[in-house]
Amino acid sequence: MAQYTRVSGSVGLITLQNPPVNALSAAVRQGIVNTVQRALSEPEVKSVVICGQKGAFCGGADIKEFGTNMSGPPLVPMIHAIESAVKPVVAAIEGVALGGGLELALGCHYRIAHSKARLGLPEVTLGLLPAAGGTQRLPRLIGVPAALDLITTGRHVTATEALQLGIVDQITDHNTVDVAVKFALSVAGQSLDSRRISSYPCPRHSDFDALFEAAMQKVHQSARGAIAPVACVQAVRAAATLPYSQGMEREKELMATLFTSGQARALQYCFFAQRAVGRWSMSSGARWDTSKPRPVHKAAVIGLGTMGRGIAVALAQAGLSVVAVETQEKQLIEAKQAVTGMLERGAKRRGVTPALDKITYSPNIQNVADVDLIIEAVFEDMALKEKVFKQLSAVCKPGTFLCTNTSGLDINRLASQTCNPELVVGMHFFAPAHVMKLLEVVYGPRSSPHAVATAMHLGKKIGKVSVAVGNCRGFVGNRMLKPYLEQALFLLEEGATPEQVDQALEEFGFAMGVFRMSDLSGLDVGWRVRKADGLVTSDATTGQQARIRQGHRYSPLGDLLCEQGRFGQKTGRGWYQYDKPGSRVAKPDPWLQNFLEEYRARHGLVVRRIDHQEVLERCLYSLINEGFRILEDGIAAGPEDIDVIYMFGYSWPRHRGGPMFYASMVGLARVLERLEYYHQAHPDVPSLHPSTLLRKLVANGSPPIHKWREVIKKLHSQL
Ligand SMILES: CC(C)(COP(=O)(O)OP(=O)(O)OC[C@H]1O[C@@H](n2cnc3c(N)ncnc32)[C@H](O)[C@@H]1OP(=O)(O)O)[C@@H](O)C(=O)NCCC(=O)NCCSC(=O)CC(=O)CCCCCCCCCCCCC(=O)O
Ligand SMILES: NC(=O)C1=CN([C@@H]2O[C@H](COP(=O)(O)OP(=O)(O)OC[C@H]3O[C@@H](n4cnc5c(N)ncnc54)[C@H](O)[C@@H]3O)[C@@H](O)[C@H]2O)C=CC1
Repeated sequence: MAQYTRVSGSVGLITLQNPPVNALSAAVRQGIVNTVQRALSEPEVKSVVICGQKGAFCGGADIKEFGTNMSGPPLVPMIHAIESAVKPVVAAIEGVALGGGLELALGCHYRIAHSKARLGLPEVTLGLLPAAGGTQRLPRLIGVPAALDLITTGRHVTATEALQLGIVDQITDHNTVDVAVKFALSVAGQSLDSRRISSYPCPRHSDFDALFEAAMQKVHQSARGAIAPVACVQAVRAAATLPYSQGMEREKELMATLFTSGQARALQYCFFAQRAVGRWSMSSGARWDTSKPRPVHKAAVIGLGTMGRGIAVALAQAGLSVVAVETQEKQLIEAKQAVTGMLERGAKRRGVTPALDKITYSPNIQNVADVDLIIEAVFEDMALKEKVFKQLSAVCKPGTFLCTNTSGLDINRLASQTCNPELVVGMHFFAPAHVMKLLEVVYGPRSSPHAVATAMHLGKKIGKVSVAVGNCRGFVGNRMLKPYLEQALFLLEEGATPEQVDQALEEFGFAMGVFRMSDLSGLDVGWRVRKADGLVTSDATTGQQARIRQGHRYSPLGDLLCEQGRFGQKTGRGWYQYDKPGSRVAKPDPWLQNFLEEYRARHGLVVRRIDHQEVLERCLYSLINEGFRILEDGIAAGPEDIDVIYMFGYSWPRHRGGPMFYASMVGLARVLERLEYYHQAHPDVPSLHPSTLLRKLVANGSPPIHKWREVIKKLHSQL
């Protein structure tokens, strides 16, 4: 709703009231319509101020209403009525003015923002476009290039940038509403002819065709199949080339195609899933709202390789004191240089002072005695990690949380090396650790809720999207990745090429296909793990037996490449060839083609034609099937946890909503049917064997994703 009061005698003050962000629900829209009418009809009122309750102007349309019948007055005529008013209307912007909130402000005649406010049109991130005149008014106000940038990226701008761009007229450090009221008094009675943005001509540009072509190319490249950014460019083009009223028609038309699209549903699901993972629970029943985090002021990182460096940077940038320990002298020197560079570059980008003095470097593990929390990031070697945890437990002050960045080793085994296993959790970062948003917080059977709460809280503090998951081999992300990688190799054995598999996955929306991604991460990483698991044999047998391990189908292709020293980009050769080691441009390699042909001939494999559909179904459905097993095992509390992990840690295309959401969109019965089909064709591949939960869900009529938890609960109670 919206509250109406009269202030300073002649100013009508309209306050939007819908906590926490004063989203434009039906009740708020109705409230605005009523209060604006009232302010305009009261003769004593000479000007109007619109503000939001509790320090937030407006977070835009109420996203929870999308997909419902959306009753209440529509935004476009409501904003039009404000703009057409004969009394000046001033927007007093505190906190946020986003989406429909900013569009409302653009309909006002003046905009005054607090210096800490953030403004933006983030609709594109929800699969939409700013359809309440935003695509038509913003270019008229700030010009086409700047409007294209804001509308196609959805980025928020600070009040200072908004002032520079011309979005707001004034910024203040004082009480914004008081300043706006004073301002409203000062402009009462003045002509508003020059204040109605819809009447502005769109500023000309020397070459609109080239500008829009470049914008379109940019969104096609970065959007990877997302339709909203493309529609945003089309709508801004309409603003630049058509009269306002026709531009509004075009905006409406484009929005109509987006509003009911699967992509918009996926992105809106993603918005709520990202927030839902903060309300974590453990399989023991402990929860986010009953478990208190402990304060962490000083932390340590053990091992300053690829991951340890990024973790130290992330911690220091968030203001924590960090002790960085590395036993290899040369590594320690190199790490210090690298970390310093990372901090300096980050600080330059953010316009702040680099937090160099936050980190002390040491070759000695004894120096971590007084820290509150430790993150171990030494080699992925259980014996080494066990030794380190034993040492840490002996050295640390009581109550220090001991965390590991292992990619998938048993947290419980590490905890058992310490005197206080309840203080041990996994904090699994993703490379590069100071950039990637995801953090898997892994609890073992003995991890305390305080330890999980502390790791989750620290994750938030350092800007990560943290997801609490249970302890199993590979946790959630890497456990699901295994069948995906495996299928890709099987497809090569059966006749596909790396280029073909990657192309199918990139067209689906991944930034990189599985083989390009493996080349980037380094093929030796997985090879080392497979060796430790006893999967890599030097046995030169051929035929089917050579491709069976522990009773299941296995492809040694990755091992064979590593034996040739082909570790990916770092060696200049992997699934692709590169101009030189470290180069990023992947080119098809005729050597690999011959190698695959020889391999197939040696093992009696008959090549067949494999289409994109098969690539996608086998790679993605096997990964999804493992996701269902993870839910079945209680390792992830709900499908949102898995989806957030995949979107933020593995670049799953967001407009597809994460693997579990994607499965729900494809239809669970269809996923089950295809898995059954492929399992029949490949009975020795367990990851293609449909999981019990998937079968149960289909038997229960394929409920929508928000109902899966009920089925999972029932399944758990039957076990
Ligand atoms: C605002 C934030 C920056 C705040 O962040 P933070 O403080 O970190 O808090 P959060 O945890 O994120 O949020 C707290 C809490 O609030 C909930 N929430 C936040 N924003 C919204 C919102 N806009 N709606 C609903 N709920 C919101 C959030 O979920 C949290 O609650 P919890 O989930 O319970 O924990 C940050 O929250 C943020 O960024 N918010 C989103 C801002 C945003 O994206 N706004 C844009 C919304 S879209 C929009 O505004 C578009 C429009 O206005 C146009 C609308 C037109 C619609 C009608 C079109 C009809 C089209 C015709 C189709 C015809 C079809 C046919 O013909 O049939
Ligand atoms: N590289 C990646 O992409 C990811 C790795 N991880 C995990 O992070 C951990 C570290 O991986 P990377 O950084 O890639 O390894 P890395 O090989 O780059 O670095 C490991 C570092 O630990 C140091 N080290 C070894 N023993 C030590 C000890 N006792 N005390 C102090 N330092 C010691 C080594 O000298 C080396 O500098 C592993 O458990 C790995 O599985 C997790 C996510 C992603």
